[in-house]
Amino acid sequence: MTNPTTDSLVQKRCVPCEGGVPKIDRDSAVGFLAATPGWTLDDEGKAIFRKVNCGNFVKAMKLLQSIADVAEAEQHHPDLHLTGYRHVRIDMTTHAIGGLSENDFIVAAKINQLLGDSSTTA
Ligand SMILES: C[C@H](O)[C@H](O)[C@H]1CNC2=NC(N)=NC(=O)C2=N1
Repeated sequence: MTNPTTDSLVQKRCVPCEGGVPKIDRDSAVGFLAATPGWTLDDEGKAIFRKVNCGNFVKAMKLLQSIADVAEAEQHHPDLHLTGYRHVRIDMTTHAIGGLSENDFIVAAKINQLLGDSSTTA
């Protein structure tokens, strides 16, 4: 499979997932990560995450709400963590298959679009 581009991911929609979507293995995940800068593969290769220092609590809460809006629109949902009042960590995995699917990278690319270039990796 050809590696996706950021634009191709942003233009896609998540497919409803109750299982039965293809799992992305570690090697393919590395190709997908090139299209989602700022995201890191976890040690088990089953999730990707991004950390953002939002600067203050209000900005962090706004980011969480914007991410929630993207997730609801796509019906694919991240695990969201707010710690130290301004540090957001976003974890993407596809619970139905216990690993990564294209959906995770689609939502990651759309979150990157929200963040623009102004975000700071925490
Ligand atoms: C039908 C609907 O797409 C599924 O129930 C979705 C909802 N959001 C989801 N989000 C995530 N991260 N993993 C899932 O397996 C999942 N399943």
